Amino acid sequence: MILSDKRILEEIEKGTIVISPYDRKYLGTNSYDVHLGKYLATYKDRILDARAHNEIEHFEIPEEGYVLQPGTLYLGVTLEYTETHAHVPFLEGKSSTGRLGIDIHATAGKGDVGFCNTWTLEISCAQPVRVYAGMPIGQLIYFVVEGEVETFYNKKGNAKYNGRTIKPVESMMWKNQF
Ligand SMILES: Nc1ccn([C@H]2C[C@H](O)[C@@H](COP(=O)(O)OP(=O)(O)OP(=O)(O)O)O2)c(=O)n1
Repeated sequence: MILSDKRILEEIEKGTIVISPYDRKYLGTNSYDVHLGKYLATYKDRILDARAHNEIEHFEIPEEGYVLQPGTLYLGVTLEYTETHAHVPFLEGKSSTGRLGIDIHATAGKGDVGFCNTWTLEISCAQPVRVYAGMPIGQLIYFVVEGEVETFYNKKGNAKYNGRTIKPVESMMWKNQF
């Protein structure tokens, strides 16, 4: 089950869903629109190593926008800091971003109950496209979770992406030690 606009509002009032900054006008029928934060990042090395800590370089999107190029993975970040304490949040693209050939996540759209942070976006594009800080980039939808949660993401000792970051965060796969 996906939360409706009214249920999302109730959860916001209860504090079980936090979206900051929040504006009522971005609440859709059953989703909330999130926006592109001003920082992007790319990996320093062209060849990534799934066992290594691959470092990234951050840069700011200038006022006139930034042209994304196909063949490069960009890490972006939502402007919105979110907390979801009782539901499973999912990050989805928007039809309008999809129609520009922009993907905002590479395979990972699901969040965890207890996730408290901005969302890192794994951005790629089909053809060169200029993007702007603050543009609508995706939407959050909220699923009801069945059963009790034993370990909330923000209480998990080894959660990799919890915290409060205003810049995109690189892959922490290296912490899996496989
Ligand atoms: N595009 C995405 C998808 C998810 N997340 C956040 C919300 C999730 O609650 C958190 C962890 O996502 P996963 O469980 O998919 O990631 P891992 O399994 O790699 O990390 P962990 O071991 O910390 O669970 O990252 C994000 O910022 N950007």
